[in-house]
Amino acid sequence: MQPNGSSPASTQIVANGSSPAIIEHKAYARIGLLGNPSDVYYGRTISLNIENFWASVRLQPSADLLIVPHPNHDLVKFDSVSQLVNRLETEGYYGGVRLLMATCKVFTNYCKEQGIHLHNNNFSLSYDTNIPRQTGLSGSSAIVCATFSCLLDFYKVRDKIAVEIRPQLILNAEKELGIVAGLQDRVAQVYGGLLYMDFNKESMDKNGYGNYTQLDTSLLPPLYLIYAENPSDSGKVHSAVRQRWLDGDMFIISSMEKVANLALEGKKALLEKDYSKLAILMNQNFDLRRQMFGDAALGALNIEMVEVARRVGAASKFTGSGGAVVAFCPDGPSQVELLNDACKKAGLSIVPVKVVPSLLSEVDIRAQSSIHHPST
Ligand SMILES: Nc1ncnc2c1ncn2[C@@H]1O[C@H](COP(=O)(O)OP(=O)(O)O)[C@@H](O)[C@H]1O
Ligand SMILES: O=C(O)[C@H]1O[C@H](OP(=O)(O)O)[C@H](O)[C@@H](O)[C@@H]1O
Ligand SMILES: [Mg+2]
Repeated sequence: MQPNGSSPASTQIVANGSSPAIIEHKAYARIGLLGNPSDVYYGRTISLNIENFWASVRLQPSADLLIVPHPNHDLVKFDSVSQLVNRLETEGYYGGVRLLMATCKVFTNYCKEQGIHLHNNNFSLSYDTNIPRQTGLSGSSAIVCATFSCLLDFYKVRDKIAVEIRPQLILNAEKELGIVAGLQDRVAQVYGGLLYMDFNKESMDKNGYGNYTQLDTSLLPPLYLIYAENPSDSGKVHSAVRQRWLDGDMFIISSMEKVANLALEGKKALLEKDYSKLAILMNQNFDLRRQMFGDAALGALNIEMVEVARRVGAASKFTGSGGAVVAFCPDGPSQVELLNDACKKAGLSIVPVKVVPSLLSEVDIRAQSSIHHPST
């Protein structure tokens, strides 16, 4: 599946004559613009969904319940043992099948707990994705989010599961697999558009979700996405810092607070269209991440991606935990040209960011606050 130039629909439901409907949903890659990874630590972030890349999941009613392995991402047949080893060393052991399975489990258990009736019909689930693999563009949660949407429609329970709590359930599917991750990806992918998120502890403890504000996407200046074939395991990158935070490490705790404040300041900068301020905040965001995680955990290529952009004066930071970088050129088109050249020379891919508008349907909006939200 290749990204196309047109604006892809977020939802597609195909009814095939009198036979049961096939359901398909897309979820888009997300860019953490400011504040990440403080979302993992009761912080704040500003994130957006991008049309450039997406994952899609297809649910087809069937006699047996089938999770279909992806022919490439879940490869189990190889030409040789060296191809197998090379594959494991570059992409790791896992593809998307485990994400689909975990989503089914979390979804079903949640419905059971909440007394939401699910019919007994079976289905086949398959997926595809063009989100560069494990590059901090939330390829993992895009697969989970699209699966979750298919299940909502298959069981016709979209009106029974409030929008605010869906991101937590989507996160729980990854937690189920031992992946350390935060809510920002899932919130961005459920809501679409440009979002300011505040995950303060009080609100998280009381409601099980944060305060999410949709911002006008036209507030954004032109942004660029830089990425490389450089998969890194987000869960692994996060686990050491998470442990230090849990152990009460004051440096991590205070640095995370500083990162969270960047999102707060960034919201003000965006609303005032103060883009020089935005550039400063983006750079500070990466510098704080670098101090907390250390160069070895971030990886030389990831650091070089940020520096390629900075060498031409662009502001830059990771979109997520590493592998892709979001860049902003405060000096305008001539600087963008320099950035394009520098990326080409460094062998890095660069594309202009296309923002996805809000993805909430009328049913979703009605399901926002009309449902009682127990803590998840
Ligand atoms: N493109 C992909 N295709 C299949 N599975 C994927 C893909 N990307 C991520 N995954 C699955 O999600 C897990 C976590 O990925 P993660 O490191 O969070 O990457 P990302 O930054 O893309 O979210 C992986 O170990 C793998 O099981
Ligand atoms: O470190 C980050 O900025 C993010 O890392 C994860 O996202 P990923 O796309 O898998 O790198 C995590 O899920 C997010 O919550 C973090 O903000
Ligand atoms: Mg992920």
